[in-house]
Amino acid sequence: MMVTSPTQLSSEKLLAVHLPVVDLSADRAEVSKLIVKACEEYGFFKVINHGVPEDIILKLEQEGREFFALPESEKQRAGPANPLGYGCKSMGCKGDKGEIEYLTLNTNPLSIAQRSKTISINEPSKFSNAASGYIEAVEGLACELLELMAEGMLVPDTSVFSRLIRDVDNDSILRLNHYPALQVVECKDRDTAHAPIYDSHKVGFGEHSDPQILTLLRSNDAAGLQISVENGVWIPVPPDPTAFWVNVGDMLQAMTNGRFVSVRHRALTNVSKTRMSIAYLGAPPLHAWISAPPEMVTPNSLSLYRPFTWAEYKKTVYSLSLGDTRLHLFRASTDHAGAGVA
Ligand SMILES: C=C1C[C@]23C[C@@]1(O)CC[C@H]2[C@@]12CC[C@H](O)[C@@](C)(C(=O)O1)[C@H]2[C@@H]3C(=O)O
Ligand SMILES: O=C(O)CCC(=O)C(=O)O
Ligand SMILES: [Fe+2]
Repeated sequence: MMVTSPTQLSSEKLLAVHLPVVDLSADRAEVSKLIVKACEEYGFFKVINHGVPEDIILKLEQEGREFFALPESEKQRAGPANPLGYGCKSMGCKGDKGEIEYLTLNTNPLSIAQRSKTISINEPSKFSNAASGYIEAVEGLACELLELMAEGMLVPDTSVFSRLIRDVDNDSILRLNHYPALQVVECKDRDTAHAPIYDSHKVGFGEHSDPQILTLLRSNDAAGLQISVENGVWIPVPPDPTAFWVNVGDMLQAMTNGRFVSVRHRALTNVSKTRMSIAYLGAPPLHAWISAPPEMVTPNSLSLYRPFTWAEYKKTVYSLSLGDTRLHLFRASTDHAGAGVA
């Protein structure tokens, strides 16, 4: 059903959809089937009863709130984002802009401890402990979800995906995103000969897919996240601070030989509420090879992608704009497709 709603940019279509919800306390076999279905259909689902303690979440949320409330000059001590560190209104190196400020951190404990000194001058260990506690908990949840996915797809080696992010050399990222509350703005680039047209929301984080394996996203009680399953049609994601939203990333699309879809998403600003999201983006070690396990490649579904390393993919990601698609650049040639099939 098509609907119009205030969480919309002028001229765009919104679709009201009941997005999949996975209750992790339910029967394991049922849960794994539900997760696989959600990843095939949307590349996106919500997890409830996830087991991440509330105090761990609230501690990092509080640290994030305190950091973003600092004067700009103090926040700049943790910047510029290169790509790690503090960034404001622009990201990447292709001129992408948005109504956002953010803090991007590598999840390695040493890296967190070092960065924390620039984030909190007076109490770096408070920030560092909050971030490390959060990372440990969400990494555990991400591994559990990846194992359930393997089980649901009947892949015998159930840690085939999870061991990449459990590896001590993983390249995972923790990212805090902060979106200001913004009032209604007149849409200047539209024909306003008859009546002014207003956008009630502005783009905070523009449309993109996450390059990594799996993203676990949590936000405060402010709307803004949207996913797209069809070009130009957006599905608003209702906020739920007690849950995690899970995004399939490009690497999981590649490792499932295209069975799961890497979800395109974006975040808009909210009219009345400041929004803060915390994204854990689980990634493999830089030199890990990305390829689908043999069970995902059959005579009926030949290898879609050539083998490549995460380092190679990441380099491509950073050479492109936020909204660019990248996986098609790693497609197997027609001769190569099917290599490895008995
Ligand atoms: C414009 C860019 C920012 C980004 C790197 C990129 O060149 C394209 C992908 C962007 C993205 C989106 C998901 C994550 O938030 C992120 C950290 C990532 O791995 O890819 C960001 C990058 C970034 O802001 O550094
Ligand atoms: O803030 C959000 O809801 C989206 C954040 C996001 O897409 C990201 O950090 O990659
Ligand atoms: Fe994202």
